[in-house]
Amino acid sequence: MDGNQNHGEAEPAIVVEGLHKRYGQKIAVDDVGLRVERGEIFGILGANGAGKTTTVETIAGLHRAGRHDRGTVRVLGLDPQRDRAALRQVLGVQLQDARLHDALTVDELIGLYRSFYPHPRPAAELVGLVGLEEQRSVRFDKLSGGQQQRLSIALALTGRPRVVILDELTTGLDPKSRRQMWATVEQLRDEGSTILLVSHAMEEVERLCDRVALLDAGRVLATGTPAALVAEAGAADLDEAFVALTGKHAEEEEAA
Ligand SMILES: Nc1ncnc2c1ncn2[C@@H]1O[C@H](COP(=O)(O)OP(=O)(O)OP(=O)(O)O)[C@@H](O)[C@H]1O
Repeated sequence: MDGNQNHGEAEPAIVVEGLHKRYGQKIAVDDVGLRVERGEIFGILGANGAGKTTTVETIAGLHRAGRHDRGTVRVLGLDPQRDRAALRQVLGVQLQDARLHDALTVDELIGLYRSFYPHPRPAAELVGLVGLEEQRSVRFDKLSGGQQQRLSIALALTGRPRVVILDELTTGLDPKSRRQMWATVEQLRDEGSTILLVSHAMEEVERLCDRVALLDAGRVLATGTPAALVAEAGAADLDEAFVALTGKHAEEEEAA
């Protein structure tokens, strides 16, 4: 495929074809293909170790391809390896365990990130999106884990990205913060952004995602709307569909 071909606005937000990624002998991603349309909230669902984070980190250009790695990734037509600078301007990424400078305050970190973009969101809007209005002068290392996570989400949104990757958006957040993050994601979609959401929280995926790819052992087992996956599995809900399609239990014990 010629990555220089420009298909204009009709082109999907994210295209992944034949993606393979190994860590040494460990095959983490095994021929993954995804197509995320513009304006969608697209979920990547899977158990621990399914290859979700490796897939989205590759989409974000964070993995250099090794000898056995192959596949094509395009984000708004950009190649994440070749077009790194251009990608930074259109993609916002919140990753698991983001490490930020401990000694900087919320406002200082937001100011730093705002300096990276020509038209950043105002700082007040960013803290409002994630409910950190009261913590603006608090140092990063004095924030709670959930507050640090919410800050990393705000930082991912600083440059008004057209595509946003959120890895474990609400893991570890309290119910109020979780609902606030869900509302923020819906607001981003309403503004026209495309969101790629990694999760193993069925409720979150069922509530937020337009479509979902179910990953297991580095492979895509099924792709579709949450309702279609439930129907395909002959299940009552997404939790049950997950078990039926992967043969694995999701988060809690399952009786019969
Ligand atoms: N840096 C690494 N070195 C070696 N193996 C790795 C590395 N990162 C991930 N793996 C392995 O690759 C596989 C896929 O990991 P990945 O983190 O992509 O899965 P995941 O679906 O995001 O899991 P989780 O839900 O636990 O975050 C796992 O078996 C994991 O142990």
